[in-house]
Amino acid sequence: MITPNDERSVVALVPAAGRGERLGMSTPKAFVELGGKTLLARAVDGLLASGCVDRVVVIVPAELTAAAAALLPAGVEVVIGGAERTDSVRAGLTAAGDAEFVLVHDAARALTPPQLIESVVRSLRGGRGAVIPALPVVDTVKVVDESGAVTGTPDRAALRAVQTPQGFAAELLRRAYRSESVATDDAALVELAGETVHTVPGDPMAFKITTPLDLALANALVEAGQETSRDVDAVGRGGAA
Ligand SMILES: Nc1ccn([C@@H]2O[C@H](COP(=O)(O)OP(=O)(O)OP(=O)(O)O)[C@@H](O)[C@H]2O)c(=O)n1
Ligand SMILES: C[C@](O)(CO)[C@H](O)COP(=O)(O)O
Repeated sequence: MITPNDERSVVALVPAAGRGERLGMSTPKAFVELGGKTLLARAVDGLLASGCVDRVVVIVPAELTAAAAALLPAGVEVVIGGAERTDSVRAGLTAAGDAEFVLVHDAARALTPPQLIESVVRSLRGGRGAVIPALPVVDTVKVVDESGAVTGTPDRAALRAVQTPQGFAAELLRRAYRSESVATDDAALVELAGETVHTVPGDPMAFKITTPLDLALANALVEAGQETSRDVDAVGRGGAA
């Protein structure tokens, strides 16, 4: 369990300013509803339900700040995002103030179990500077060149698919974000800064809703009342704290 008298604060940033082009709906993805509740509200609910987050800052498109504030619990802060995910996270970091730890959690991972969030925070409080949830890869992954020809086959046993929330000592993430490098996740910026990133076992329920198929799966899970179940053992554990 997390030590109750540990007063070092945890701020969760929820990037939700994407357009959701791969989902292909007219509404920006974070504002799409799943069982009558937006993906954004579900992601925030999970963070609050974990009981280990002190503040939540959501990052949304400029035209949706009022809509976001109206659908979120009192106390959740709303800031305006940018063109790329890293721009949105950078805007959130500015709002994070003097937090000791920062979690970055995609609104698109709307069904993430609170237990996974707690697991990341526990590892941070235990002394890790950068912690990400990871699952084994089930497909064989190929490297291909521009023509589509295969140039390599990485050893699958060493590969992991990583999720959010990704947790960091705030000072470390701020330092990583001083770089202008482009990356598809926050941990990669920390790696580029020369720091070690650790993994904890991920959870299949923390899948990212990216395509219409993902949304259909999420809807089916919510309708079946399965949205908080854990199925980690079925896919194997992805990493060690
Ligand atoms: N400029 C951006 C781009 C993405 N995100 C957020 O980052 C998370 C992960 O991104 P992704 O799932 O790729 O969402 P989109 O960028 O909206 O999707 P797409 O690439 O299909 O347009 C999402 O919660 C998304 O809202 C963001 O805050 N700001
Ligand atoms: C941060 C992330 O969710 C980790 O898997 C992922 O890299 C986000 O990528 P996207 O292209 O913004 O969906």
